Amino acid sequence: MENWVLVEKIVVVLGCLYLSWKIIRYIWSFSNIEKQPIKVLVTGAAGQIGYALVPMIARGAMLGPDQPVILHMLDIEPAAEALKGVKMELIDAAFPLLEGVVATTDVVEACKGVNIAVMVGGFPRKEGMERKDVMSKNVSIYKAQASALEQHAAPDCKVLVVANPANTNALILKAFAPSIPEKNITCLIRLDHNRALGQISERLNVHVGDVKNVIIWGNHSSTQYPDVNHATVNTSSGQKSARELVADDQWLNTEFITTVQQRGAAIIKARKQSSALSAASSACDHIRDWVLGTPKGTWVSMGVYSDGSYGIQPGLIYSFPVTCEKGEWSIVQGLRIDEFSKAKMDATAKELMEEKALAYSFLN
Ligand SMILES: NC(=O)C1=CN([C@@H]2O[C@H](COP(=O)(O)OP(=O)(O)OC[C@H]3O[C@@H](n4cnc5c(N)ncnc54)[C@H](O)[C@@H]3O)[C@@H](O)[C@H]2O)C=CC1
Ligand SMILES: O=C([O-])CC(=O)C(=O)O
Repeated sequence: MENWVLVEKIVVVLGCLYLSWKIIRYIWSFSNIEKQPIKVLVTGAAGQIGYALVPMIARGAMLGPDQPVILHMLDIEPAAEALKGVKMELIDAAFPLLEGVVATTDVVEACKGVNIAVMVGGFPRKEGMERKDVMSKNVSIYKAQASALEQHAAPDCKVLVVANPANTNALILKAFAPSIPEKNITCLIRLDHNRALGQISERLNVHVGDVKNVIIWGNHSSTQYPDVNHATVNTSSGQKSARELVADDQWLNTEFITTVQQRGAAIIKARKQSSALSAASSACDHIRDWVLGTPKGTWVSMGVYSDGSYGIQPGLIYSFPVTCEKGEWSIVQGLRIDEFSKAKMDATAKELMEEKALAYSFLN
């Protein structure tokens, strides 16, 4: 009898060991599966942002250090030779994650099967110009490229519009690509968000990684509203309110806001060309957080299709604080908005409504 009990016990233990071994092998087999490459389109790839952006993508800064990518680069005929040169450099750099490069001036070939589209192509702002001034040139480009994306990109393609006027170009792209889900069309405000983090970190002499949850509301233009009311800073004695640590409401309500609003113009004045490395890096941040998720307790600013949150007219592409999970963004709800903030949020929404009307006037 005792022998049988012993045998039974041994059989159970062996069974458990076998099952555990099977489970470990199963998990192991998954971790060893090569990830399928993701196709990333960059339009305007021969331009200065494109030149900074494509190596970042090929190094894994956008989709992670173990995610292979195939780059699709589009530019126009006059830039075809330069584009060829960019492709040659990508090959020469021997990026381990880069599984292929398509360099073309054919919009259909460029859009074919892409999972992510970073729309940088367009006419950049020069010194003395407002972003609105480049509108007539860029909205017609975005109308045409919307159709190409709609017909040839992967059905779940995520779109990030960088070219100015970024919010309105994204709105035009959405209007002329009605079958792309509205949640998949966004514009770049992350650069302004990062600029705001940078200003607070400089002011407090803390590392930028310790500052979080600033918000940029509205348009990627000089009417945007950089808001620090909910921002926090990690300190040795815990998380503190950025406003309390700065302890200078006058600076926060004036110079901080205008510095962030005007940073693009300040870079153009200094470099005689608009921001490129910071724009490229912020575009990687935008897509990375969208696809891989925002860290717990952290939000970022993204230009997204307004659902009426915070009283902003539905149907504008407006920058809100968002968190991202499983490839989906959601607007952070329930933040307390004071009168000062509300007025600034409405002013930038008003500018977007005017831009929308102007854009459509060029298209008619
Ligand atoms: N949202 C943001 O935070 C920022 C937006 N920008 C905007 O990004 C855009 C690009 O800036 P840069 O790279 O500095 O300009 P760039 O002039 O150096 O490059 C633009 C590229 O787009 C190409 N292009 C023009 N029309 C095209 C079309 N129909 N299809 C494909 N490519 C086309 C040009 O040939 C050029 O190679 C500009 O509109 C600029 O204002 C710039 C910085 C920040
Ligand atoms: O100001 C520009 O035209 C370029 C840009 O969007 C920025 O640097 O924020």
